[in-house]
Amino acid sequence: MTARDSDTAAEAGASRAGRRLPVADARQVARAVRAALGGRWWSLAGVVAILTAGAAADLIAPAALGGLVDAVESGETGTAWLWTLGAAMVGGALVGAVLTAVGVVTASRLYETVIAQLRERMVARAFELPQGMVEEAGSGDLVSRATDDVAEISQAAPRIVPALTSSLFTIAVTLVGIAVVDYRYALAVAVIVPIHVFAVRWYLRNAPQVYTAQRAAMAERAHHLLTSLHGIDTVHAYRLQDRHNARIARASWQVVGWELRARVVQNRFFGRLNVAEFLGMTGLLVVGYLLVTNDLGTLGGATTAIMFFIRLFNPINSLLIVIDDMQSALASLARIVGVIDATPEPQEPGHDAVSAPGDADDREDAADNGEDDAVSALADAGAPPVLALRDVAFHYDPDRPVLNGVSLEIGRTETVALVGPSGAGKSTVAALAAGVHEPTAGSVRRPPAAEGRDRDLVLITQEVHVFAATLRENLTLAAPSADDEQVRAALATVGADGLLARLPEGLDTVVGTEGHSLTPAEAQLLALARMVLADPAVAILDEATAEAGSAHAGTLDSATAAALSGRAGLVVAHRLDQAKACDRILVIESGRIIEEGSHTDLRALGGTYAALWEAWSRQTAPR
Ligand SMILES: Nc1ncnc2c1ncn2[C@@H]1O[C@H](COP(=O)(O)OP(=O)(O)OP(=O)(O)O)[C@@H](O)[C@H]1O
Repeated sequence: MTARDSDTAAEAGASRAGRRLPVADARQVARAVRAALGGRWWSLAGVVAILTAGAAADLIAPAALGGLVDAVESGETGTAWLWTLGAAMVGGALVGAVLTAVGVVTASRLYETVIAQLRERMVARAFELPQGMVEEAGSGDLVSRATDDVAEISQAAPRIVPALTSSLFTIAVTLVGIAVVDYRYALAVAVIVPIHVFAVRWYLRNAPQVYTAQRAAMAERAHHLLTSLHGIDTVHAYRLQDRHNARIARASWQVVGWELRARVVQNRFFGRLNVAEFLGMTGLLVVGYLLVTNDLGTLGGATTAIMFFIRLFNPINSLLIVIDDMQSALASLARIVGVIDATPEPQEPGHDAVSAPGDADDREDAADNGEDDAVSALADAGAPPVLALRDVAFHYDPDRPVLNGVSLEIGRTETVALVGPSGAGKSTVAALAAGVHEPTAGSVRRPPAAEGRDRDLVLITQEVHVFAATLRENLTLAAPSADDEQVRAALATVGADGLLARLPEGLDTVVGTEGHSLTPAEAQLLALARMVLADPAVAILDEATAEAGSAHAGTLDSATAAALSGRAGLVVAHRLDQAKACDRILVIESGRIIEEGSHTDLRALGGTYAALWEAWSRQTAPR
């Protein structure tokens, strides 16, 4: 794909409605949380017990205050009783504070562990999902779930658990306490119940959609940011900064808009709660006044009832506030569990894999025996192909078919080149062969699973990533059990032993962004050496050595030939001398294979390939 195409594709990806990764339903969320809690039910019960005891201790102070008022008013109580009541108030407050603190810390530890487990499971699952599914959703969607959504839950969980446990208990005990002082106080307070019920129902009707839309807007913003950063060179090269800035700004304003809507919903909710508090307190004061002036109750009783009611504000509010947190956290949790439970769309029957004939040792033997390419190709004759596409059709956009009726077969030691004009569909064929996408019609047969990979196949594209790690780690990530000798041998195979000698600490040199930076050609040699270590049955190179510059073309071509030796190779050739080196060449135009044969045959044919070759030879001839 050219730089412009990659930008166009990025734009298409950014603008299309794109199927996002799934969002779990309530049952899936409950199941995932139960699984993440594992055997920690006892810890959870301990947290609830500690917080409940803390809430009970907190009720001592207001009850003692009422007693104090009555004692002072009667004027007959000794100072010893007053001291006892004072000590009870202080003791109750201290015990309540300590128990609540212990409960909150224990709860936080428990919930952080559960959240960490969910995040780990989500990331692990994301690596297993088909690349095409993640690409279609946009990597921003996944990143936003692993960051924004996890942060949302982490922030909400420590508030939700104490509120749900201690607040519920405090509310229940306090209401009983008010009724014990005088049932008429309880009746006055009961006025708040319908208002709260109405407020919560209104909130639950309005808040979830706003939070879900807010999270989706955040994911869209992350997607645009990542797309622009990922293609920053292209953005600069084509002066697309303004367009990308505008797109990011639009996505950011969407987030701002949804944030504001969320705040409006919250404020209206809390406004309703304040009305309930106002009406409850007014009722209590009126009832208290009537009871005390008519000698039906004491001033201390009224004080206790009012203190109890004031004490209800916090637990009621924290319970209702956590409904807000819970809505928000549940929206995030549903997005995380959505990835954990995500299943790729079922493959059509034709997409099954077939066993690759021969194993890695056979391939090594073939290479060691020095069989030249032509002989290898002949040896493949009659053997089943290791990679086969039959009548494959594919589209990114249903209105624009990209491939139609593409069939190709590759023998186990054969290299096949794909050539054709820009936009013909070469990279798409490579992506289908590698399993990045599945065809919309036809079938693809790939080699079956190999150690550490779900298919015995490796795809290398232009975008070679050098991880910020040692050279050894960069290579052994493809073959974790490889020792230093094998790593050095792989580097030597692709002619990168010179690179190794130049690095100050050899295999221990840190390369990538935080260490010794590699040139594009060196990065591509690294990718080829990594593939040699992985030793797949099929190697697919999508213009893997196209961008390293013509000065390195010869080195990279020899490295490619060595890396492909003894295995099946599908090479999307940017330079036609890469195609010439392959056993067979397929010419693709407008999504169809129009010519097929060796370099010599196709030149003799005098068709499209011959014309491409003439044009390319003229262009590259020394002047
Ligand atoms: N992710 C995508 N979304 C939408 N359209 C795409 C996407 N990738 C490629 N296309 C379109 O599909 C068609 C074939 O693209 P493809 O990259 O396979 O061609 P190519 O032959 O490899 O081109 P090039 O040599 O320029 O890389 C082009 O029209 C391209 O714009």
